[in-house]
Amino acid sequence: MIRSALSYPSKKNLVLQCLRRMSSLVSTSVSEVHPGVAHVTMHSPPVNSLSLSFCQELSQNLQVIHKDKSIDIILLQSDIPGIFSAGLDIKEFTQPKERLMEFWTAFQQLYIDLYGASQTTIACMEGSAPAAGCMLALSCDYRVMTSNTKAKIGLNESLLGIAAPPWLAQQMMDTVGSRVAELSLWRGTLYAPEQALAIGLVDELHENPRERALELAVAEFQKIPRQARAASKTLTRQKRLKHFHQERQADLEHFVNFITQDAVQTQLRGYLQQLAAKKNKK
Ligand SMILES: CCCCC/C=C\C/C=C\CC/C=C/CC(=O)SCCNC(=O)CCNC(=O)[C@H](O)C(C)(C)COP(=O)(O)OP(=O)(O)OC[C@H]1O[C@@H](n2cnc3c(N)ncnc32)[C@H](O)[C@@H]1OP(=O)(O)O
Repeated sequence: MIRSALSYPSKKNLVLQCLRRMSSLVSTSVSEVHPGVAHVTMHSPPVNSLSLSFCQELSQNLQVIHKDKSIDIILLQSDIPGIFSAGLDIKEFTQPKERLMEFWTAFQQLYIDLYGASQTTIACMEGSAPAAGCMLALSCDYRVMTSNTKAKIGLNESLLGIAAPPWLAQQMMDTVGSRVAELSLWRGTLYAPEQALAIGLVDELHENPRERALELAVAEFQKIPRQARAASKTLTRQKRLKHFHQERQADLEHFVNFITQDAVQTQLRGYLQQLAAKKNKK
C-alpha cells in the first residue's frame, strides 16, 4: 500500500514519476509538504526492517527526488508508531549467496543515495533506530529524535554476533568521535534520546520531530542558499563516498564471507528466536 499526498500540483515532474511507481511500490511514499520540502515516509510493518525490496524501493524514491530540482530538502520519517527503522531485515542474512549479494548491493546503494544526496536531509525519528536504522539517520545531515525515552538509537550489531560494516562504523566515528564510537561499537550500545543527544549522535530532541523538522527546513535551512548547502556537503562527504566506491566490491565480498560463516548463522538464528520469544512474552 502506498500513500502519496503530493499536495503541490505545480511539482508535476515529481508527481508523475512517483505516480508511475505507485503500482509496484509498497513501503515508502513521497509527498511534497511545503514548496521544496519532500517527506519520504517509510511504511513497512511491523518495524520498517530493511529487506531487499525495501532498500531498492527507498533508493528508487530517493533517486527520483534527486532528479527533481524543485526539491531541496528531504525529511525522512516513519509512520509506524515507536519505530524509525529496525535496521536490516535479519531474515535476509539467512538467504542463499546470490540473494545475499543482491541484498547487500541494494543496501550499499541506499547508503550512496542517502549519504550522497545533494539535497539537505533531515531524519525525523519518532521511534527506535538500531543498526542500519541508525545508518539511515547518520546518512542524513541533521537528526531530530523524539524525547520519548522508550526510543533507542545506536549500532547494536555486536549483540547479534556481527559487526557493522567499516563505512557505517566510520559514520559513527565521524559523528560522535573515535573513542565513543569504539566503545559503543563493541558494546552494541543503544542510547536513549538524552544520551544520544549528549554524545552528539542526534542533534535535537523534540516531542514532535516531524513538526520540528519542517520548522527547521523552512525557517532555517531554506534560508541558506541551496547551492551553498550542497557544496558544503560535498566538502565533508566526497572523500568518504569516493573511498566507498573504490571499496564497494571488496565490501560486498567481505559481507558475504562474514555472514555465511556457520558460527555467525547460528548466532543470527538465536537472535531471531530471542526476538520472537520477547514478542510472545508481551
Ligand atoms: C573487520 C571485520 C568486519 C566484519 C564485518 C564485515 C561485514 C559486515 C557484516 C555484517 C553487517 C551486518 C549489518 C547489520 C546491520 C543491521 O541492521 S542488523 C539488524 C539489527 N536490528 C536489530 O537488532 C533490531 C531488532 N529489533 C528490535 O530490537 C525490536 O524489534 C524493535 C525494533 C525495538 C521494535 O520492538 P517492538 O517491541 O515494537 O517489536 P518486536 O520486537 O515485537 O518485533 C516485531 C516483529 O518484527 C520482527 N523484527 C524486529 N526487528 C527485525 C529485524 N531487524 N529484522 C527482521 N525482523 C525483525 C520481530 O521478530 C517480530 O516479528 P514477528 O514475531 O514475526 O512478528
